Amino acid sequence: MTSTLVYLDVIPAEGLGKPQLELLAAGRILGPISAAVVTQPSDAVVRELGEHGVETVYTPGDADLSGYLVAPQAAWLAAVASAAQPGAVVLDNSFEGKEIAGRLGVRLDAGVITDVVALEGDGTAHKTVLAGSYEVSAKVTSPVAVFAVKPGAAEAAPAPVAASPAVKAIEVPEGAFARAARITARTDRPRSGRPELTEAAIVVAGGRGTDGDFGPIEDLADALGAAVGASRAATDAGWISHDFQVGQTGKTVSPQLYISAGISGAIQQKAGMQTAKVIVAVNSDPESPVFEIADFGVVGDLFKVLPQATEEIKRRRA
Ligand SMILES: Cc1cc2nc3c(=O)[nH]c(=O)nc-3n(C[C@H](O)[C@H](O)[C@H](O)COP(=O)(O)OP(=O)(O)OC[C@H]3O[C@@H](n4cnc5c(N)ncnc54)[C@H](O)[C@@H]3O)c2cc1C
Repeated sequence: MTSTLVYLDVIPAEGLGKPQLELLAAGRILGPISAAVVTQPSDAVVRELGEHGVETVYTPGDADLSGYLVAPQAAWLAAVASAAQPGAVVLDNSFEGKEIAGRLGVRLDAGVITDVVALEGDGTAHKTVLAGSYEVSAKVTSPVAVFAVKPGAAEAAPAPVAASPAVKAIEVPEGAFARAARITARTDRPRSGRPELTEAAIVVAGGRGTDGDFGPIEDLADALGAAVGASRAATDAGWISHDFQVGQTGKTVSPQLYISAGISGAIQQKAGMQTAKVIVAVNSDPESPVFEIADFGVVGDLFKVLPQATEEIKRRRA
């Protein structure tokens, strides 16, 4: 069992969300966990962290690290690691998370594994490489290991035994802000009212087969309370923003249900959705490779199949 420090760079106003809870669960696979949180957490958040097994919560005191890009965050996390002496550090696999992981690896002389899709208690990390064509296992040989973990690597469940975390402030090292890039303004993306793509329990995704009309995709998503996703063919065509792209160069999703419509299931699309619990594919071509990964397939025109599904779901929910 390795004591593990979980880094949480975002605490949503409404409390811990699926991404944070999955990271805590991933940390618990390795051993007892503490958490380094970039903003001062509320009492409710500290309680929630305890319910998910966090024994100590480290904060940067009065410093506000959320207003900076990664360099001061990495410097502070290294200071926390010096104090907490963990055997492993777990971060999310976002662009920022991976950069912090790299910087931390240099500072701690620690081995770094990114793109982790599963962890084992002995520190073995599993990742899929070359757009999901191969699965590899890797293990860090240095005393400290840093893991950047993808969504869906662990189930967001409370710890079997809750903890009452102590909250400790660790100062941001002197000079960490000296040459740091500060965020001067943020503009919130307009909210669609649909769940966030990477957090949604259900995703309805459309591809080139939509021919630019995402209406049936959005209608079905709204009937199911789902998020909308897209293939790169659809985002490259400008039919929908790149924020919705699922795949190797888009977002990784791991919902309970992924409905793929008018998508051929190329290996790069698969890389972002193959860990979905159930995959339903709607495609007019019975030979489409998407049916090889689908649990349930419908050969048909999405403009006929999806509206029927939407109507039936609405009727049953009425
Ligand atoms: C380096 C690299 C990175 C990439 N990253 C990504 C990525 O992150 N995500 C991603 O998705 N792709 C990515 N791609 C692109 C990927 O290789 C495919 O080109 C892309 O996924 C194809 O999108 P598509 O399935 O929508 O289009 P197509 O492959 O053209 O498939 C369209 C499908 O729609 C079906 N269809 C057509 N009309 C209908 C209809 N009316 N009803 C039902 N079905 C219909 C067709 O039978 C077909 O199977 C990447 C490629 C490269 C080289």
